[in-house]
Amino acid sequence: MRTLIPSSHTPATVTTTPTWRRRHFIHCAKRSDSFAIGSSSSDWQSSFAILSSKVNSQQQSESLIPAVNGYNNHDSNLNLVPFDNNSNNNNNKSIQSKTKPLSITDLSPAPMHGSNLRVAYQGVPGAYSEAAAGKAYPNCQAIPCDQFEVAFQAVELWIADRAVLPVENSLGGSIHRNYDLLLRHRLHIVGEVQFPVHHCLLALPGVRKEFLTRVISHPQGLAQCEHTLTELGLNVAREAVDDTAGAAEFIAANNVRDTAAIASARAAEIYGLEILEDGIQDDASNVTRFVMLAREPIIPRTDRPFKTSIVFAHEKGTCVLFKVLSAFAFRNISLTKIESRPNHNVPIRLVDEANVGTAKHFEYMFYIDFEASMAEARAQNALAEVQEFTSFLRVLGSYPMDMTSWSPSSSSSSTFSL
Ligand SMILES: O=C(O)C(=O)C[C@]1(C(=O)O)C=C[C@@H](O)C=C1
Repeated sequence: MRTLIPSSHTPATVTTTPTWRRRHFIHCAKRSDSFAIGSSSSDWQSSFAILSSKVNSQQQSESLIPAVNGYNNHDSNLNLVPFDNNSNNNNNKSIQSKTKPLSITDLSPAPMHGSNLRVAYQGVPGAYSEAAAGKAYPNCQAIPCDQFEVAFQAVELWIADRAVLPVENSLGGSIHRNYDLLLRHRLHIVGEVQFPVHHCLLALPGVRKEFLTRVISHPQGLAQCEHTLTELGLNVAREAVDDTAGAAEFIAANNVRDTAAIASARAAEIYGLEILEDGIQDDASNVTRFVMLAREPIIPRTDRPFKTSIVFAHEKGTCVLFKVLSAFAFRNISLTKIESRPNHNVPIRLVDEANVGTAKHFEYMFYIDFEASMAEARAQNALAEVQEFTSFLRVLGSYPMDMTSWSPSSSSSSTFSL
C-alpha cells in the first residue's frame, strides 16, 4: 500500500516515538500476551504498576511529549482535592450527603460525551474515523495518526485518552490489522459506534470523469465502491492508500488532474475538491463498525444491552471451536461476530501420522463478539466453560451496544446485488 505524505495535517507518527517509549511499548505488548480472564487482584495490581511506571517515565520525558505533533500532555494534574459528591454544601443535608458512601450508580460507565477528551484515530481530517470519533465522543479533540499502531500507542503513552478504530464494514468485511493489534496491545474495548459511510468521487475543480486514469482510496473505500466504479464506465486503475481523506489531500496538494479520490463530502470541503459523483458505495446501507479503546475497562452493567468481545486459542487448533460455540448456544447468548486470524506465536502445527506423512495445520486466534454483559451470570458461566476448552482466553471488553437509530444514506448507484 502506498503511503501518502499529507502536507498540512501531519498526523502523529510512529517514527517520532522516542526510544524510551518504544522500549516501554514492547514491555506492554509482552504483558498483554499473558493476560487472561478472571481479572484477579493481581491483574489490577499489575495495571497499577504499569500506570505508575508510565507516569514516572512521562515525568522524566515531559520535554519530549509536546514534540509529538504538537499534542502536549500537560493536564496530568495530580493535585488531590477533597471528595465532594454534592455541590450544594451550605446546610445540614449537605453534611450528610458528603458522607454518603459510593453506590453502584456512581460507578456508571463514562458518559457518551467527550469534551476535552483526546481521541486518537487513523487518518487525516475528513476521514470517516474522525467522524466516528465525533459520534462516539461529541466535542472531543480528535488526534490524527498515520497508522493504526500509532493510535494504540498514543493511548498507551497518555498522549490520547481514547482511540477509535474501525474493525469491520458491512461491505468490505473485517479490518484485520486492528484484530491483530487488539491482541498485541493491552487496551480495553469500552464502546462501539456504527457509522454510515457515504462515499463520493472527488477530483480537482474542472476535472471531467472521462479524463481520469486512476482512483485512489483506502482499500476499504475501493472495496466498498468496486461495482459502482465499473457501472460508471470508468477505465481507471485502482490504487490503495492509507486513508480516504489522505487520498483527497494528496490530489489537492500535488495538483494531480488525472486522479480521483473516494472519500467523504467533508474531505472535499476541507481540501477544495469537487464532487463528481455522490453516494458511490455499492450498497446504500454501508456501515463501518468502530470500537473505542481505553487504558482501563469500564464496569459492565445489566440495565442496557451490552456486547462482550473475547479472543481465544487452543494448542489443538480448530477442534475446540464447536465446544466453545456450544457454551454460548446452551445459554441462549447470540454471537454477533466471529473472526479468525493467524496465530502469530505458532502459525503452523505439524502432526506426524504413522505411514501417512506429516499434516500441516494452520493455527488460529478466534475472536468472538457476543450479546451479553460480563455482569450477567450466564456470560460468566459461558466464559468459565470456554476457559476449560482453551489454552488462551482474553476478554477484550464488555461495553454498551450502539443502539442509535439509523437510516441508510442515499446512494446514486442502484443497490448492487449478486
Ligand atoms: O480512510 C478512512 O477514512 C477511514 O476512516 C478508514 C476506513 C476503514 O478502515 O475502514 C473507515 C471507514 C470506511 O470503511 C473506510 C475506511
